[in-house]
Amino acid sequence: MLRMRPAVRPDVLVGPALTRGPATVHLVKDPVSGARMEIGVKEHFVVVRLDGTRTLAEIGAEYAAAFGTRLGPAQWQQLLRLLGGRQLLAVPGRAPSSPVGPARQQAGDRRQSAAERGAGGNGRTGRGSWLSGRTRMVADAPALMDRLHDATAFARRPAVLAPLLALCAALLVGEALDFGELANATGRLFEQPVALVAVGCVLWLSLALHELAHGVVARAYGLHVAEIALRRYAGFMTYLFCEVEDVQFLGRRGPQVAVALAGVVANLAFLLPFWLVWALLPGGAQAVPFFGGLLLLGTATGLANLLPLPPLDGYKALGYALGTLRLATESRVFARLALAAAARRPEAARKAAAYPRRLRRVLAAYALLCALLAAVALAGLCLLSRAALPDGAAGWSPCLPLAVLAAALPLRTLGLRAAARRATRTPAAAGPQATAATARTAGAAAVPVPPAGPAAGPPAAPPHETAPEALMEQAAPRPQETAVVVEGVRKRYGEVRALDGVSFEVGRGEFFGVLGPNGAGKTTLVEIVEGMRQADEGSVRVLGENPWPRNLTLLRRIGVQTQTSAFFTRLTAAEHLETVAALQGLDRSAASRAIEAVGLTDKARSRVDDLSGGQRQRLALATALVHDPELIFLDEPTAALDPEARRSLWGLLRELRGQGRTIVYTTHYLDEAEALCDRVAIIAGGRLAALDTPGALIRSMAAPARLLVPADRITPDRARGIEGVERVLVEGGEVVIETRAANRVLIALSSLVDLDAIQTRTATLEDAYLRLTAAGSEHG
Ligand SMILES: Nc1ncnc2c1ncn2[C@@H]1O[C@H](COP(=O)(O)OP(=O)(O)OP(=O)(O)O)[C@@H](O)[C@H]1O
Repeated sequence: MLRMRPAVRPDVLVGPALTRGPATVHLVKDPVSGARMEIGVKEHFVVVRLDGTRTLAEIGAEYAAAFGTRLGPAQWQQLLRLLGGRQLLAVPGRAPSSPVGPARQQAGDRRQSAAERGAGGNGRTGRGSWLSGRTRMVADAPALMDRLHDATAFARRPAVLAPLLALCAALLVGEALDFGELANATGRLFEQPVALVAVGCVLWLSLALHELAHGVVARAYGLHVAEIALRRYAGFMTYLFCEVEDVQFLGRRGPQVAVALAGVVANLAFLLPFWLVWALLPGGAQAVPFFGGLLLLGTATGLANLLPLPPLDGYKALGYALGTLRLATESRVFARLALAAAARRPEAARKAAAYPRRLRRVLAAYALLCALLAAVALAGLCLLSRAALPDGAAGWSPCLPLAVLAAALPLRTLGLRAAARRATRTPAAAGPQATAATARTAGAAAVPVPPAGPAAGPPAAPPHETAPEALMEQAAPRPQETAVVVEGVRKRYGEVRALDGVSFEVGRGEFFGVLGPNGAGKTTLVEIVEGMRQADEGSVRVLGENPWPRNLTLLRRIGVQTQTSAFFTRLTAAEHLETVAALQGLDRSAASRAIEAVGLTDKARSRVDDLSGGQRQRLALATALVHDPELIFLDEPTAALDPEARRSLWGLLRELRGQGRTIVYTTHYLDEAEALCDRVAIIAGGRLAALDTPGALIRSMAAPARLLVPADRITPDRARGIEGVERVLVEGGEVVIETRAANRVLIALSSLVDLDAIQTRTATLEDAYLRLTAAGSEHG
């Protein structure tokens, strides 16, 4: 294996180092499917060296020199499986989808992929309801951007750009000097409805130019403009936007910041002719309110975009300049940690100390800045309402800010949240069509990567090889965001301590297993996360929301399948699902999509009573999926199924995961957890006994390999005499030899026994589980 020379597809984008929380990460993007993931520094070291010219052994040697640890076959296998599974490896003999580098070729590929996404019915064109959604305005946005880029080449020349920027600065100074008159004109504008509408239309145009300016500057740096579309909110608000891809992959911060700020410069430049007219207008002219209002409101909307708050341009520019990902979220997390640390919570203090010093300052400063801006905004609203209210009613002035806050909540439910959610979903989550498009374009991985089927158990590390640092834990797809955050959750039932301070996080798109013996607290934990029970202590966030008290918005985003799923047994499978869909306000198509997704179409007309156990489990899954949830809780979905039905359900579960959904999976089947889960949490005695990838848990056990030799071929005493053997047992006609030096013992055995008669068993998750739960129970 180590002689292989695999290569990452040359068109795959690998970004520069960014900080996300305390971690340093690199973004990796498949430009064909649009799928993105984050990798750690060590994986980045390896990925950029997988160029088809170096063997794994050579890269491993460089890795050992850089990090002081060696990569074993299991780690290589896991990394290649991850890359192969995501179609990121090149296929020998097949022309790469781009001759690399040239953004143009990549743009061509992406244009095709965007078209495929659109044709597949999963494109973003026209998505959403009449209240909110987006409509594509330009059939070939990249081509239009090429033309705009060429047409505006003169304006990007320093000889033009520098004076233009100077004029924009002069405009700001001039407006500041004229502020009184401009404010007066703006006040009068609000008394003239026709002029006000005219100003609104001109400002709409200015915002459209703002977006196109982002696209043109991005195009100038070789970036791709995926789409120009109209976005609508709340039924009547619309704006044109330009979707620029891959700014984070540019690598240079200057150009990134320039792309982010281009829109504001366009806004100000757009106002320059109006400023000239304003300067020439006689004081009493009728057009004064129009021009004054336009200048003041246009400048205010432009500059408001510079506020460092998501999703404004100022926030993006700040993130690029600092080289951080999700600055707002991470600073909120850090602020919470810092407050908890200040309240002398040692766990929080430990976590806060893991942040590099510079990052701690950045995140704390940003959190303070946000608090300051919120305070200024609220104070501004108070002043505004005080000015608007008659003198006797000044005491009511705090009502306006409170009303704005209250109005923000229904507005969020009116589609803003849905839009944000759609934007943060990975393209893979767009559905099977997107996945199919990826497979069509990229082909299958040619590197002999083991199939993504049930793992046959990781190969035992040769005795001379030190287990490498947790490379593969980092290689597991690092979620872009957390789907579930559980912190210090405790729950008692009378004297029974069901949960005793459990904390963990589940990443978006992760297949997360919850294991533990009977009575360990799994159901209690999962029910608390689902919002069915209240924790006594601790906090839970699910998809950014608090699940307790009953959160209806959240319920629409999660799907729950329980062991004792209730069915309308006298109905057919299709009728059952249609009823469930109707209860959720969905039409029949939702039911047929769900039934198709779980492969029950040919049983759609069978009565639920007549379905087999496996088919019922599929129906239970369909019931949980009918409203297309982002996060699914599955409670032993394969319980009481025969091995064949179990395996077939595994395939379905993998598909669900492949669609980008997050799955929290409770099971007693260890082989299942090992085969399916990205990470598993083992609960014992109400506590988290372990949390890691199945592979890492198994390795951490350092359990011996077991060699099974037929009892008629060797005596136990003879086996005990072999150097490296730790223990010998006799089990069911086999002599079982336990050793951590499997290679040496096998060589010794080969002179005594035909090697074909020997079976080798390496440690499994079950071994790790048994040891951990035994320890956990003792502890509990
Ligand atoms: N409603 C309840 N009232 C009192 N005790 C309860 C209640 N629910 C659970 N328990 C107790 O809390 C502990 C944890 O139970 P829980 O059902 O969460 O465990 P579990 O890991 O899901 O077990 P299993 O694998 O058997 O389903 C057990 O000791 C159980 O007896």
